[in-house]
Amino acid sequence: MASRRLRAFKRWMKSKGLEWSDALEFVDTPEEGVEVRALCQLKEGDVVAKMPKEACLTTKTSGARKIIEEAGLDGHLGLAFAIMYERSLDGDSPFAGYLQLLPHQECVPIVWTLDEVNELLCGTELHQTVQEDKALIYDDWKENILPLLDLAPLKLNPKFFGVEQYFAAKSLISSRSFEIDDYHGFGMVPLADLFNHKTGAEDVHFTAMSSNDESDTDVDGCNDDEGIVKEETLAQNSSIDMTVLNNGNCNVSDSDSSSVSDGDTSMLEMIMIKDVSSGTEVFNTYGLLGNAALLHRYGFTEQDNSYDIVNIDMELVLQWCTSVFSDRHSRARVSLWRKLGYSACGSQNSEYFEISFDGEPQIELLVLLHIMLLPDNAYHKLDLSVAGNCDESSGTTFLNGNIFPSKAFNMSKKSLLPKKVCDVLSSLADMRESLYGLKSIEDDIEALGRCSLVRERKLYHSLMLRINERKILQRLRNYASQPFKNKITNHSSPRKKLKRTTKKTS
Ligand SMILES: C[S@@+](CC[C@H](N)C(=O)[O-])C[C@H]1O[C@@H](n2cnc3c(N)ncnc32)[C@H](O)[C@@H]1O
Repeated sequence: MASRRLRAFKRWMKSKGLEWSDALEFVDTPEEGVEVRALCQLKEGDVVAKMPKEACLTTKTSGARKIIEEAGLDGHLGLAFAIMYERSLDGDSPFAGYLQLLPHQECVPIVWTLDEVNELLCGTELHQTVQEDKALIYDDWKENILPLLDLAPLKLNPKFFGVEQYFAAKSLISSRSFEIDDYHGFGMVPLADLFNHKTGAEDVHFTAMSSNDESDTDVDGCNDDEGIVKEETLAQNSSIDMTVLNNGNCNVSDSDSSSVSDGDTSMLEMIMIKDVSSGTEVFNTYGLLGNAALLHRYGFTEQDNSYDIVNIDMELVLQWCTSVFSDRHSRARVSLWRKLGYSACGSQNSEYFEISFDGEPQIELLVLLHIMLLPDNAYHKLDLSVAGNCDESSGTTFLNGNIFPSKAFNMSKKSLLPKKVCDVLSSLADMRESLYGLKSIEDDIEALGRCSLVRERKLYHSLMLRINERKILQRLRNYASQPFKNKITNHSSPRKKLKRTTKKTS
């Protein structure tokens, strides 16, 4: 039987014109929250839910719209204010039936204490990012929300607009907001936000019909900055039937006549993208994300996530170089590497190199190490050839019979993986590993074995993140120890990475 809060939510959905298939069951568990299951077989193309945009909580639909516009609160800041405002109205909010189903906050690292962040995320791809996020979110609140509390005519109750409430609202936006359209921007979409995530194996897609271009924007998951956004052309002039047949069979949208909607721009839809059998959970996808990004935005990780990566900061590479050569040598070699047209990921003052799930380093890192290790005479020859004799038309420079293309293609294995370079890769793996502190990966694995996912959620997911990152570093060492078994691929693949905002300091 549905929980009381789910029953209240369903009543609210009906009153707001949301429609959903009777083939969907919403299951509420105290430990894991709500999940969506199929009560009977669902077919690819079935529209299983429709949500009017007006029923979504956005800066345009909130009672706080005027305050938000007058205060110039844009984007997520405005949406966070809208959530806090509607929460402050309690039962009087038109969104009360929806809000009562939401957790107070999602357990994403921005709502962990700074001590927890420093202890649990130390050395991981998330550590510095979350430290910075927390500071920025606090500043946003202080600059933009706090002054509104002093404006008497607004009569805002400080209890609902404090910094803790702001962080809670931000965690909900991070974990369950969708991009609706140009008018509404990002918003909270009731019902669509009940589907859990499965990487690369989703069953259902969220689809927003854009009111501007009349094409459907299909957004895989919430908070799309790194989600996949695809364009799909849906069939026109179809209708939706969301009734249950009296014989007990579930009827979703009748796929004979209508598996897609009629292009109504006021509605959002959830459409099945594959068949799902009765009794199984129906998953959405929030994007092809590694564990750092999943934990950052959604507060969970996956065990074998092939989208995981580890980054090696340029700073770490320079640290290694200056431990062997002079500062001058390091600077000159990096400068030549840049002159040859290479760059790392990130921006100039926060550069890093990716190590893929398989332990394969970015080719730009291999070229840089190669240049750092060149004997002085070879370096000078190459530097001169870049200055004067570089074959501009082909973008290549010749060195001792090796070719350094300006772009990372066609690298020969032998030219990039001599033993010297492999040894440096191993050293870099060790240096990167030391950022995790004194505990070994075996200690972490043991700790994960003892850890309860339900009672120690933060510890569980941070251990999962650390262990998987450390396994990648192990694979990097394997890669470095067997250079001629490795194939070098160009890493400009569309893999998703966690966006780094600034440089790591640790
Ligand atoms: C959009 S909500 C999904 C519905 C959510 N389960 C609820 O109770 O309302 C996103 C949140 O659900 C949880 N979640 C989604 N997919 C998950 C997964 N594969 N493993 C663990 N938690 C997941 C996370 O807490 C995430 O922040």
